[in-house]
Amino acid sequence: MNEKQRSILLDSSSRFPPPPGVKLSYGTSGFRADASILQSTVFRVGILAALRSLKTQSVIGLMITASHNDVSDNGVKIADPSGGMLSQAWEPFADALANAPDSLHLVQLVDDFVRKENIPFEGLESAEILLGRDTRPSGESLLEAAKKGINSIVGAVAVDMGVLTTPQLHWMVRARNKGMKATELDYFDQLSSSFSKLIDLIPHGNIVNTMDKLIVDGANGVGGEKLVVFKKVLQFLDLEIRNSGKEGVLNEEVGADYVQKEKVVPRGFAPADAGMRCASLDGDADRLVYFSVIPNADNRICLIDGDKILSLFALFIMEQLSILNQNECGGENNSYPATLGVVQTAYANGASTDYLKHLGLEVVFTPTGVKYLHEKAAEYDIGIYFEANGHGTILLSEGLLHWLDGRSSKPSLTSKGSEQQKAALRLLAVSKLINQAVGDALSGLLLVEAILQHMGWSIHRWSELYHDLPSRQLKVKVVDRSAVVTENAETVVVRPLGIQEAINAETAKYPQGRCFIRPSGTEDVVRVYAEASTEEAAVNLANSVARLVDQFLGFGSSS
Ligand SMILES: CC(=O)N[C@H]1[C@@H](OP(=O)(O)O)O[C@H](CO)[C@@H](O)[C@@H]1O
Ligand SMILES: [Mg+2]
Repeated sequence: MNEKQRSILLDSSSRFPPPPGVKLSYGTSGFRADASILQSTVFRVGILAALRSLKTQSVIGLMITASHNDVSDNGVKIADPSGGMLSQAWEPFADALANAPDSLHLVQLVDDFVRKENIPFEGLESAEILLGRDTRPSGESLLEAAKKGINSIVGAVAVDMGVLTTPQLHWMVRARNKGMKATELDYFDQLSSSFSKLIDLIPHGNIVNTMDKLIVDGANGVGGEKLVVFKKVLQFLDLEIRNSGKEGVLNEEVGADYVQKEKVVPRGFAPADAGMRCASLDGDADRLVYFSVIPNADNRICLIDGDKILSLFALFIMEQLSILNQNECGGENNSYPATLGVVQTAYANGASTDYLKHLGLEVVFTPTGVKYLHEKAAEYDIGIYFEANGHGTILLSEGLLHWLDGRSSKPSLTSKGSEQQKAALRLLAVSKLINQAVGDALSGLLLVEAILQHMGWSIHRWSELYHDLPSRQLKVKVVDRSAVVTENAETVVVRPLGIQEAINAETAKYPQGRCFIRPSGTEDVVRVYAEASTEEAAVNLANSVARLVDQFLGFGSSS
C-alpha cells in the first residue's frame, strides 16, 4: 500500500471507531447485531468488499440485512463473484477486520492481507461493488457507511442498487459477472418468462390450481414490497399479498421464521383462510414456507417447510430425468449420466430424510448455513438443497445445461422424442427460474406453483407426501455460546465434556427421539432441536435438554 492510500484509509477509518467491548464474528450469514453498533463493522466490510473485488477482478455484492431478526437489528454480508456467499477462506480476515481495535491496527491488517493475498493494489485497478439493503430503517445510514468504506480504497466504486431482497442482489452480482443484464426489471423478466415457459409445458389435463389463488405473507418486509410490483407483470398466477410492509412491524409475528418455528398463523391471516394455499417469506425474502390454516384449530397451521419444498422439487426433477433417460424407440441411448443429490442439515425432519432416501435419492448432511449446503450441492449435476426453515435452491451444472440445450433443439419425429424435448425444456426453464446464486423465496415460490400445476396437485395432496415427526425448537441464553463445539454436521457436541452423554441419555427415553444442540450463528443463544414420536414427547425432550444446556453453560453454571 502506498503512502497516499495508507493516509486515506487512516483518515476515513478514524471516523468509524469500533464500539468498545464488542466482538463480532462473520457467523452463519455475515455480521449481525443491534443496528446501533454496526456503523464501524459495515464501514469495514465495505473495505473488505473492495479488496475482494480487486482480488477477483469481478463485481462483488454487499447486502445490508438482518433477515428474520428483529427490526432493530441489522447485518451485513458479502456476495462473491458467482453470486454465492463470501469464500470461507476470507472469513477470518473479515473477523479480524471487524474487530481491529483502532485505525492503525486496521491499516496494518489491510496492508498485511493485501501482501499475503497478492491483491493488485497500485491504485490503477478498478473495483465495483453493488450495494443493496432491506427495508430496515437503519439500512440507509449503514449503506452510507459501506460506501465510505468502499471509497476509502482507491479505484473502488460503490453502486447503490437500493432496496432489494437478498437473493436479488446475489442474482445481480452473478448476472453482471456473466456479462448479462442485471437490473431488477431483468430479474423479474427472467423469472416471469421461465415461469410462463413451465406453465406452457404442462401436460394437458393437469391444470387445477390456476383459478385458485395463493395468499402470501410478506413478513412486512422487502419481499412483500417486491411481490406487489412483480404481481403486475406476472401471468398465470393469482396472488394476494398480505403483510406487504405498509403497516405492521417487520418480522413481528409474521414471516417464514415465525411460521416455521411457532407453527401458528401469522398476523393478517384468519380462520376464514382455512383450506387456502398460503406462503410466508422471511424478512429479506430468501426463505419460503407454505402453510394452510387448519379449520377450528386455535390458530394452528399445517406447515409445509423447506424439507417438503425440497421433496416436491426432487420429485419433479426425477420425473424429468426419467423421461430423458427412456430410450427413444429402442434407438441408441444418448442420455446424460446426470448425478442428482439432495443436501439437508440436522434440522431436516427425520420423516423427510426417510422419504427422500426411499425415493432412492442420495441425501447428504452439512452444518447449518447456506454456505455449506450450497458448496455441497454444487458437486452434483443437479444438487437440491434446503434448510428446514425454507432456505434453498436447485443448482444445475454447466455440463448438464449444455447437454439439455442440445437435447431440446434436436428435431424429433417420435412422440417419445418430443416428450424428451419437453423434459429438457422444463429443466432448462427451471435453471432460469430458480436462483443459481442463493435460495430465493420469490423464484422458489414460482417453481412450487408451476410444479403443483404440472402435477395437478392441491396443497393438501402435496402435504400428504409424508407426515412430519413432531418436533420442537428452543433457544437458551448462556454465558458464552462459543463454549459449545460440535462435529458430524452439528449432531454431536464435543465440548463441554459430558453434555453429549447427558443428551444421549435423555433422548434414549423417547421412541424415535432425536435431539441436538448448537450455538446459533446469528443470535446470542444455544439452539435446541428435538424430535420424537408424539408432540408431547418432542416438547418434553426439548425442555429437558434445554435444562441440561442451562446446567452446563447457563448463568448459574461454573463455566
Ligand atoms: C435453526 C435455524 O433456522 N437457523 C438459521 C439461522 O442460523 P443460526 O446459526 O441457527 O442462527 O439463520 C441462518 C441465516 O438465515 C440460517 O441459514 C439458519 O438455518
Ligand atoms: Mg433471510
